Amino acid sequence: MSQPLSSMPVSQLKGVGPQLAQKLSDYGLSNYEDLLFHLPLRYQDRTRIHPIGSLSPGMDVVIEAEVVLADVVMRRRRSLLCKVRDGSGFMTLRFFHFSGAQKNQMTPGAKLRCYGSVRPGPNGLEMVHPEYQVVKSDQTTETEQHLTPIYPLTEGIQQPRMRSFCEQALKRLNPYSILDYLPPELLEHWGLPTLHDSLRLLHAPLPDVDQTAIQEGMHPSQRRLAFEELLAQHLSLLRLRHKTQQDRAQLLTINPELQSQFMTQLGFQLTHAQARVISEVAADLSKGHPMLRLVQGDVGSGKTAVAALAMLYAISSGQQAAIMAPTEILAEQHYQQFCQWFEPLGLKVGWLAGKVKGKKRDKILESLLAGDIDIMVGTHALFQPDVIFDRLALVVIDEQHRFGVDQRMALRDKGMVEGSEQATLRPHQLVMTATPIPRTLAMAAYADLDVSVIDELPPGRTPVETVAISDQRRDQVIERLRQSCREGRQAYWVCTLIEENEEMDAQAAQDAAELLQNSLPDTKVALVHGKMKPKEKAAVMAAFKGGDIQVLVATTVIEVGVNVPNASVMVIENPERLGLAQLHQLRGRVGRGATESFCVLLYHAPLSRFGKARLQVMRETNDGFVIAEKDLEIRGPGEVMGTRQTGLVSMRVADLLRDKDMLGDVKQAAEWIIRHRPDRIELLIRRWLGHGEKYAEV
Ligand SMILES: Nc1ncnc2c1ncn2[C@@H]1O[C@H](COP(=O)(O)OP(=O)(O)OP(=O)(O)O)[C@@H](O)[C@H]1O
Repeated sequence: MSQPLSSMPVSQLKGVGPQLAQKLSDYGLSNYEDLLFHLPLRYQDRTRIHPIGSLSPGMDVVIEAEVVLADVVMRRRRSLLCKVRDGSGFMTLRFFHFSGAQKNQMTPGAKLRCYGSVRPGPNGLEMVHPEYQVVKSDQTTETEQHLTPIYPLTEGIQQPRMRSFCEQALKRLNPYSILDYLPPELLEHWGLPTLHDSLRLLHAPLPDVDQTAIQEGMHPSQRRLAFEELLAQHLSLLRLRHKTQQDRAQLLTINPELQSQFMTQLGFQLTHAQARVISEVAADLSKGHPMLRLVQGDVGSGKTAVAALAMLYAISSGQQAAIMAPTEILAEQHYQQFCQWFEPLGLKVGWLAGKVKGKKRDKILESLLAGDIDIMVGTHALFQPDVIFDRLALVVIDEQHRFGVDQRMALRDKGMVEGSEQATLRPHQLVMTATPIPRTLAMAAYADLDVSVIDELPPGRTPVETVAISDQRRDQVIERLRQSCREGRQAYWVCTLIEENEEMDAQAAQDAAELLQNSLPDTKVALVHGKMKPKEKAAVMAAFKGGDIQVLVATTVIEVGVNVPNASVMVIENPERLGLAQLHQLRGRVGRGATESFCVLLYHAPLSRFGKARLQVMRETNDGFVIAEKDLEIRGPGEVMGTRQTGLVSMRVADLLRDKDMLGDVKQAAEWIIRHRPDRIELLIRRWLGHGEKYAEV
């Protein structure tokens, strides 16, 4: 018998010391099995070498060429330029970060095998930061035998390393080292390949594989894993639902006087959609079982006010409520908003995040336990076991997808004083998500969980006017930005993620900020990116919110939920790299006040057919539900998946829109498992949903 891969820690991998093992495990990769479930985002074909003379911009290829000349130049940026040739032509390799050793490798006559994207440069075609290796003259030059997988990465681990780890894990894969939890009857009935075959194929597909299917996530091996994941999710939701129906919860009603005071504080009328959702929530809260309701609302549809009103039901009934956000920036934003709404009503709002420590933390925990705090706002720090409520009756979870199943359970069991009457009751849960998916799909995907939709925007919003402009016209865009700032507007300038290289992301954002500050000397430009400390990020966000910063250059960290109504211009660089859902989320950061807003999609030409179609959709509609429908229709090969992070749990392989045709089968398979193989339920749930997502302390 082989050793189960789940019992082989990543510290056993070649080239992994304790520090790296910790990093991997923080990323959710603790053992060999985790690595094998860490599936490639897409694939590159490095199985053959292309002559330079046959290349054109936009191609991802392998070349093998000889160094003609390598030199460090100082123009806008210090770079290493290396001119290479093969029998068919010349091209340039460009490096912005490089070591002395690297420069020394590139002596004239040295032979390099490079892999990268071809793009036009000032002196003909070039590759920027290609992956490369020096080929010794006596070495026989074999190309790759299979397609090269490109894995999702975390900070500090580069692609070749991740590939080597997955390769090492793959070597240990056999039908006994990872058990297939789908019983053979089920595989046969639905015509699914085995787990073992699927994993092997997906980590090392041969060049004759159906490349279109595999790039689109539609290969039978991918479908099998998506099926298993959706099944695990379905089973977990059924179990959760079953548990909540057996549990008892506090009956909650609202105090009309408190309600009218609150509405005065709010300063606006609820939209019809908000009012409808509140009445759905109210009905749940009056039932004696814990509510488990998902509220989907388009960006800017006013989910916060709905959450606040739901909390008022708890408070009116003499209970406590909590709201949990996935990031400190968001939690802090909610805290400020809730203080503004609730404190004038004589209610106490508390705040807890990872950065709150020592005496301050002790004091908050004391007041919470004593019942002095009515509303608790925080990040996942609220999950810690010593955070004990006196009488918690409602938990609102914002952007739930970042919380894993373990956290959900921790929340359900959230400590209340033991032995009290309260300890037998479970809190109600309201889950809010800003990633809209069509209602019918939501019902199927969420195991008939209760879903409410806020499908209306507050009045007075002018739709964001969206234009797509080539980055060759960057100067004009900057000029327009200057005018906007003069008119007192604030703007976001978003640098999109280059998924394989976080260093380069931060660098690109820094460069953009410098360039903008130089071009707009009278304007205050600031920068926020994922590599900054939470405290620094919070300070920049606060200054932007307070109007001290006019242009905020950001990586996509600002994506979820930031509310700065005065910001009315957004420029998104390289929008063609993002999925529609993400673009929609980003754009939703503007158009939140009464002023007319603009979004400039500053694309890098030439656009692919899919890229063009996507930007067209963004220009045509501001409706998140329409965008969600379109998302799948125009997805190209290897596109970022739009709904992996939707709703109740984050998914590793499945994509609700892409895989929606499987949902009916999944439901049936779940029933079959429950009836015939209940022993597999827990195993499947653990395998797919066991880890909490890593919390992004953005
Ligand atoms: N009924 C309403 N009338 C007028 N303004 C409203 C109404 N409801 C909410 N707002 C305002 O609209 C803005 C957006 O609301 P909120 O931040 O709750 O959006 P959201 O649904 O959380 O969106 P996102 O997911 O994009 O953060 C806020 O400034 C809020 O005060």
